[in-house]
Amino acid sequence: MSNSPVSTLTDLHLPALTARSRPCDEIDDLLPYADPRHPLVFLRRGDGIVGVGEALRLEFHGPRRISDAADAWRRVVATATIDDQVRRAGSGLIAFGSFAFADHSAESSVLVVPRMLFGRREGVCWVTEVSGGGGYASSRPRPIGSAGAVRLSAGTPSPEGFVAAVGEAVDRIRSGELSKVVLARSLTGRLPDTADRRAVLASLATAYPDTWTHAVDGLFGSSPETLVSVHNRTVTARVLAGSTARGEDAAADRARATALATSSKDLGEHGYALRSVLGALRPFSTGVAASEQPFTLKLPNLWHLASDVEGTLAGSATVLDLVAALHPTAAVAGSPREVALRTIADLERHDRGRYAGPVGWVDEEGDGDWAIALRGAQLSDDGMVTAFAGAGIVAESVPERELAETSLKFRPVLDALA
Ligand SMILES: C=C(O[C@@H]1C=C(C(=O)O)C=C[C@H]1O)C(=O)O
Repeated sequence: MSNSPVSTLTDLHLPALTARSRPCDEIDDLLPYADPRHPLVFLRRGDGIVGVGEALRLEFHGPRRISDAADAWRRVVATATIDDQVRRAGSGLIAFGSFAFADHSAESSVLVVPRMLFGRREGVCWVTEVSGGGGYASSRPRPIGSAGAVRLSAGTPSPEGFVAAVGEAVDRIRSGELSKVVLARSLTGRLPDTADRRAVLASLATAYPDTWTHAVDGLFGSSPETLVSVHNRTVTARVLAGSTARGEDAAADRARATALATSSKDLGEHGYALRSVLGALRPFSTGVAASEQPFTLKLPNLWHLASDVEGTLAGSATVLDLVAALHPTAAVAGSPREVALRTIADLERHDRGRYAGPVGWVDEEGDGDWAIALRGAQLSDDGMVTAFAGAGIVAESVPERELAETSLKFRPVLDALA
């Protein structure tokens, strides 16, 4: 918000970076390599990348924050020297990134190139060192300490305020103003000064192994939703929308999943999200398609309706260009997009910060993995924790049920901080 997009880019001082990636001995657990106070992490099923230190940090604001970052990254790559003897997804020159949800958010959006990076994929481990920028990084693993217990209390809107906002949204949807809007509420608390922030990530990664456990510039969580991945010109996304609680026993659980898979309310809600992703990806890729019917995705706390999307990248777009085109999808904003965004600003009355924004990494080829920042929280340097959870509202939504859905979506972060 404070910088105009043009001056942000032209004023950027971009050093010529050198990145060297080398295979290394097996690393069982990447998290001990992360910085206890400033972890930079993107992991799933134990594979992924952990960065240490900051060789380069770029900040972006305003409506062009993602396309500015895409352009800045092209400039960083153009002057970089890269010696990559690993050639896996996540080796070479990497920037981690996290973007604010809203165009006029007070929260900054960032790209961070770590000074050192530890990676692991399919049994291959590596270390990347970056020189030419700033920063210092410890290359030693350090035992993970404790995070200390944190109690989160109601933030904005309050649970009652959320129920009222959903009621108002349903009225607006029934009057034809829009078809779907995703409304969220927050919880807040404070992490002790001595907390080892990696303990929170370790707990999330253990409890939610199939999600993207991430930490970038204080934003952390375990997101089940892939905004977009690009690897060797294959474009994939996992769209989630439509949710229900897990059942008490196996039979009730199956019944829940079946009810979700056949619910016209949830299928409708899902359809908006899927169409928004297909529409945003088509100009950049060929053969973009999803399976005909969504499937039910089982998480420890919830069932979701899910669709996997795949296509082939055409042209020279990078994953950041796709992120710029996709964000915000109807899974986290609504439909039509502009009306939904105005409705969110009007009814939530709270800056989402980076919640529901893109979080992930990009490499020198423009490949990378980007999740939607869900099921997590923003942690400030002074320990303030702000967690968010939301739910897609359509004409058939019942406000109290949507409140219950947000409570289930807070579970990962509440349990990890308990
Ligand atoms: C908005 C959130 O989740 C999104 C909304 C969903 C829904 O309304 O069913 C499901 C998955 C996500 O796309 C959240 O977790 O905060």
